[in-house]
Amino acid sequence: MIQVENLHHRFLEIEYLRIGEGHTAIIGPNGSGKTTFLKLCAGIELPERGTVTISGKEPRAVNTGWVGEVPDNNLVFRTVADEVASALRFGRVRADEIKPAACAVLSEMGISHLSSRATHTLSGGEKVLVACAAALALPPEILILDETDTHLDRKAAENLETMIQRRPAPCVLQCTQDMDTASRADRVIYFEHGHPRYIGTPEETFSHLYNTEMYPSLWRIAGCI
Ligand SMILES: Nc1ncnc2c1ncn2[C@@H]1O[C@H](COP(=O)(O)OP(=O)(O)OP(=O)(O)O)[C@@H](O)[C@H]1O
Repeated sequence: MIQVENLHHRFLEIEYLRIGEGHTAIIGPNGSGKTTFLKLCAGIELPERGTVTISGKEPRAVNTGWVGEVPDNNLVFRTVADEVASALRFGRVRADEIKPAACAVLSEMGISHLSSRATHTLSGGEKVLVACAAALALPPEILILDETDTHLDRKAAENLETMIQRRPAPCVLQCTQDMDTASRADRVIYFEHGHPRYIGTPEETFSHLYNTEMYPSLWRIAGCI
């Protein structure tokens, strides 16, 4: 469970916010504070005032899987196999268990064929999938995905969604500009001007956005049939 209290950071202001377990979609216009909020939950940035806790702990004390929105910034090692194996090594997994565990997570993400590739030769979407595999190598307490679906084709995006539905972490925060994806989350938080303006089930949150371009297109089509 994520709890935010009296938070101020740059232009983000959150008096109180509680996010339970499951899949939470974070939506909102450009510049509304979504990425800043995710970085505070990951401990990548620290609040100027107030607190963020995850299951009662500071974000930096939590095993977090982070996949940011710029594919090139997510990968640091030479090959795909190294990238995933390194995540396991940092987690102090036994040496003889690293290779099988890396193979298993690459297979689960449907990217075993990329294992020996140099990371700098991958496409943007492939980099995202490898970053997801590295983020999931050690089961995280919280998985944070910042507009990762932007770079994926439909099949890869579906693989990612299937992976999320398998509950890879107790808490998944996914910032997305795809409202149909958001409509399938357990809850949706709509950010506006640095505030979480609407929070609720997809039905609750999107009921406030019916007359906007944020309303899921599949729901609009279903409503016309
Ligand atoms: N390092 C920084 N220094 C100053 N302002 C920043 C910095 N990073 C972000 N901002 C500003 O903070 C605001 C929120 O940015 P943020 O990246 O959180 O928005 P966002 O909702 O994720 O936007 P987008 O959908 O465009 O990715 C924006 O106005 C942005 O310009």
